[in-house]
Amino acid sequence: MSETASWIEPVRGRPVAVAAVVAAVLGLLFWRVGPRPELAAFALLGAVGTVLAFVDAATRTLPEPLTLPLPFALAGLLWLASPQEGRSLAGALLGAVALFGFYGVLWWFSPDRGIGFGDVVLSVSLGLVLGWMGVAAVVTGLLVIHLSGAVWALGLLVLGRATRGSELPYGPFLLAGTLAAILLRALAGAARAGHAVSQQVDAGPGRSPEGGRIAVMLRWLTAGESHGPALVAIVEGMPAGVRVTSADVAEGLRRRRLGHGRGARMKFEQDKVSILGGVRHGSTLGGPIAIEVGNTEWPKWETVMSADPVDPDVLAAQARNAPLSRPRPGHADLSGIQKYAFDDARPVLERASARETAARVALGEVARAFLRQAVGVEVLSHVVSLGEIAVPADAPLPTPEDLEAIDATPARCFHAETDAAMVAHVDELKRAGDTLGGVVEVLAYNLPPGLGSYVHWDRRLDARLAGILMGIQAIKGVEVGDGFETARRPGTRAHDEIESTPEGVHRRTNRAGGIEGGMTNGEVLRVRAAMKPISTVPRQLDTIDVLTGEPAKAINQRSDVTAVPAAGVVAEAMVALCLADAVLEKFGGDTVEETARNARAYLESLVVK
Ligand SMILES: Cc1cc2nc3c(=O)[nH]c(=O)nc-3n(C[C@H](O)[C@H](O)[C@H](O)COP(=O)(O)O)c2cc1C
Ligand SMILES: C=C(O[C@@H]1CC(C(=O)O)=C[C@@H](OP(=O)(O)O)[C@H]1O)C(=O)O
Repeated sequence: MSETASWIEPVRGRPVAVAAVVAAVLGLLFWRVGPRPELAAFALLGAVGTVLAFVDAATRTLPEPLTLPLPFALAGLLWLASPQEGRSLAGALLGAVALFGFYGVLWWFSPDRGIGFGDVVLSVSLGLVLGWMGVAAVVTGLLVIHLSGAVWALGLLVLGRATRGSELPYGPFLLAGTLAAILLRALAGAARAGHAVSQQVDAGPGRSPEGGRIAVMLRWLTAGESHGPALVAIVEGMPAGVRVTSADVAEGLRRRRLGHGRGARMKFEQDKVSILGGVRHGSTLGGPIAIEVGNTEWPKWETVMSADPVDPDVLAAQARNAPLSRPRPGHADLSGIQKYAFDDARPVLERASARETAARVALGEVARAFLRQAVGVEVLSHVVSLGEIAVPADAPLPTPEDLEAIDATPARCFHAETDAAMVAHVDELKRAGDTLGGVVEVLAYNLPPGLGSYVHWDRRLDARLAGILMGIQAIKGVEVGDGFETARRPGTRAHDEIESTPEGVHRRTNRAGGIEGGMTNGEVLRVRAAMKPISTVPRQLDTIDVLTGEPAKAINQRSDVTAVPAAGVVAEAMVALCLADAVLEKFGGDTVEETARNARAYLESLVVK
């Protein structure tokens, strides 16, 4: 028999037992560590280590064809995992040197105590993995190795199955100790995650003692005027490692310009995206992210909207600067003039204008990328009614895969017949010199249960979503799930009955729209926002001239007939920011990977799944 055949014999003789233990070890590793880059190295050690343990138990040898190449393969896998795991190989190499030194010395000074040179060679591999995990893992590993070895030996002595001179295979203890250290570290990681989250909730930047805020973990601001050089947006609190590029942001902005019924401005004006800070080589850095959305029409407005003083004669010669003294009912004009003591509506509408939503959509794209990468959540929207034209109540709900098709339809409506009717309705109203509002629905798929909370009003996710959606220009109502319709139903037809299925607990219906008690319940989030008709009505409404106090017809300039389809894209951005905030509140994390790890640990530990 060749040497190879001799060491492989114990494995060949018990293939089912070896396969079962390998599967159990791999299963345990996957369960505790999750699908992470470092799992490849752990799994290799788990599989080869199990085979080694069987061989050592049967033959008291650790075959070099396995133990010699193993550290090289492990080092290679750990090296490949190091950029994504944010760890260097140095710890692993130090661990390897430490364990090799430790067991080498033991072997040298006590050659008769059961430690063979094979154990010393194996210790290099174990040291690599333990060292990779850190000093605590090295100490835990050594403790478990020596304690388990001692307890086993004592047990055999007590049972009379060994004497003081018996030789014990040491490899299985080395391997079991290392496996235990990996599993314990994964457990400790999950416990630490819980601790970190509770600390962050208490110290959340937006949770001020004076009162509740919509956002707890993220702070974000926009600045800029409708005809200014650019809009700027900043979000603070985004973890590092979110992969996002200016092309992703530009794509969100392109989608915001969609929709039948928008005005001429959407065609000639362009949004020029520049990420000014917080992102490097397509990945967020953990600091504030600043995005500029430049306005290609700026040269035409340079004088009228100049930040610095302009000669009054030069300004008077500008037709664009003619005073807007006939405030539009429904717009911010009159109340803005009163509040800020202006004498015309220009300075009001410049900031009240929904052009500002471009900056929010830019931030929404960062939030969308974070949600997708950290927790696999997808956010989409569609138009459910435009004026009196509404999607039938039994129309299927779109899924994330349908978003492209929705964007390709003129009214961003998922129901083809209704979409066509909406387009005709817009055209009809446009001819009549009128404008239209409507309702958009935002859906978020794959949310974990438990975002938000019932414990306090400003922690309720439904309240936060309502606030953030009402913050969009012209949004006048928000519904969560079936909202107002639910109020008309009896309880037996209003709630969602719960059942247990092989896939887990779920609701038979989703009338609640994925939120109960201010928390996500694991079903699809469904929120609706109602937009009033555009207030720049071509068939001018009655108003007054604020310069004379006399009756007048309201300002009429080129404008959208409806912007409901675009409002859906804006609402997506708002919901994405709100959900990103709630995900960070629940799971914390300075890196997107840390958030993902914490979310996985939470889902694994759910009492009811
Ligand atoms: C995407 C979008 C586009 C809009 N376009 C226009 C428009 O072209 N003309 C207009 O008068 N109002 C438009 N609005 C609505 C005004 O911004 C809004 O009526 C105004 O800010 C006052 O609304 P409020 O009462 O909700 O603040 C738009 C709103 C959104 C969300
Ligand atoms: C510019 C955008 O929307 C504008 C929002 C808006 C309003 O009053 O809200 C009025 C219109 O601007 P203007 O009166 O200058 O034509 C829209 O075009 C945009 O969404 O990018």
